[in-house]
Amino acid sequence: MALLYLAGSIACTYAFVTWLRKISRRGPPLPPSPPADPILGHARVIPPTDQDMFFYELGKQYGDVVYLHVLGKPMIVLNSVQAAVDLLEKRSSNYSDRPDFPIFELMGWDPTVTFLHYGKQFHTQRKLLQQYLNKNECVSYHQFQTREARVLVQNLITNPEGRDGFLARFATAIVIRLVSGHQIVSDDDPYIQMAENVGYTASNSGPPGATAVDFFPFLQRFPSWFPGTFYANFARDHRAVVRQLHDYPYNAVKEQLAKGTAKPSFLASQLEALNDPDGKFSHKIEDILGAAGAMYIGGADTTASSMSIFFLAMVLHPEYQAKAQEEIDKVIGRDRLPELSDRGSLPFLECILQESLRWYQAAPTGVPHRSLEDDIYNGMFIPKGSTIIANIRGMTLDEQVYAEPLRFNPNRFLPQPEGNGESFPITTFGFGRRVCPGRYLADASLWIAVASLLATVTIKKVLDIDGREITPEVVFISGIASHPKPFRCDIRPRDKTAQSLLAQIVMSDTE
Ligand code: HEM
Repeated sequence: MALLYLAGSIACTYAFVTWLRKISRRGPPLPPSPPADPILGHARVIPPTDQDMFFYELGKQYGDVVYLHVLGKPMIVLNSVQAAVDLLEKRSSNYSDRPDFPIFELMGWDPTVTFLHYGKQFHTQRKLLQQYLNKNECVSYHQFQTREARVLVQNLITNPEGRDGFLARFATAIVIRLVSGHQIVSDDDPYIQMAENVGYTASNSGPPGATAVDFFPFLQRFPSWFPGTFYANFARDHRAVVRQLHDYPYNAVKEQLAKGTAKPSFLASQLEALNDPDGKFSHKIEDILGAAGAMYIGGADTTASSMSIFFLAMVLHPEYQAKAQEEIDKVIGRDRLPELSDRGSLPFLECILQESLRWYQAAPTGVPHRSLEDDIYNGMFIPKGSTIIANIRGMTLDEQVYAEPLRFNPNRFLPQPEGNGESFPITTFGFGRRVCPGRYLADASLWIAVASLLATVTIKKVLDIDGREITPEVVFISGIASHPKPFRCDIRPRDKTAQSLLAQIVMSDTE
């Protein structure tokens, strides 16, 4: 207890000194900031959930660059694409670090590229991912992404109530196939359970880099009854889940390699390279597992959540669903399903996907960056070591760019007079040297799933016992991936033609 008291006192003294320095410093001013408590700063102002909307409102009041601090730790919130591009892309050598993520470290995600500081190990893992997730390489995954999209549709038709589980299975199957070569063929596949557990853990671990423990790391050593320790205890309790997701595929692929049965995959080729006699192509095990781990944590839940957002939009907007179906029928016809090669000829379907990504995001506040040196931007001082939040949500709600931004309206991207010619969102996958390396994979997974669904099913509101439609609420649950609050919807084949087409296709794929 004495140690805890000492840690608390040191933190408070540090905060006090930093605060004194801040109020007595000269030079360009800090960015605008809401009122703060003397030492605690904005600790009592920043909400534990729905930070995206809180930051957005701050942006409307104080401008697109806002300064906050907690116990002397500076935080800069960016609410416009311009500011994010200017800092995170054009000055990327200063803005590509990450803050510490004590919660994710406690969970066992260390050393995983997503949470690594900017440096050698980050570059090693990032390069490894780049090799497998670059634009050209991703074309070779289209076939299994298409297959998984069709399995998804079949599953949804059979059991619409199982939607969240099937979306998780869809997203997981793609990442697992890429990482370990394993093809998920049944719902009781051990990978599904593992990914589900990890997804639950990641989604319930609070806003990344912005829980009480992130601001006051000493709290992680306090007993569980102490206020602000919830997420640290949650992380500790779920460590085994994260370990298993790293160890299980590694051991499985190692065994398959020994037996000569391994399928081509990220793990298979990296583990094989370890046998390279001059070590030219090999990496350390911890980096191989770190990169694999980054694909699980980065790829599964975000993709599933983006699909949930699409479903929510479709339940609420049957008119756009019908318009996309009309386009599909006209361009593709009714005797085959859309393929990724059809993408360029289905412009309205593209608008639906892009509007789903703009309307709500799976990662609304992205993953925080950190500045390495003092900087001045538009006459404002940005202190070294600032946590930089690129508030993607704020950018997609920017009224200067999007008219009536809270409204789901895929027509907005169409040229006038049908729309406003607004631009597709460019913020979904983050910025600069930390931009999501899985963006090409994710983009293709989402497109083929959306296209396969709209070609074959109708998504509708469910009815209550009195036959009245139930309209789902538009409410989100925050975590590293943000999800719509669970909602029900009815998913039915559009007609007999769609039903028989789907049946044929899945049969021939699994033969
Ligand atoms: C719709 C799906 C996805 C969304 C919305 C998404 C979004 C993001 C965002 C916003 C970031 C933070 C970027 C930044 O710091 O500026 C990120 C990072 C990352 N994403 Fe994704 N992502 C998705 C899918 C994927 C997939 C499929 C993979 C891999 C298979 C992946 C792997 C990663 C990794 C490894 C990082 C960390 C990069 C780093 O720290 O350098 N993501 N993603």
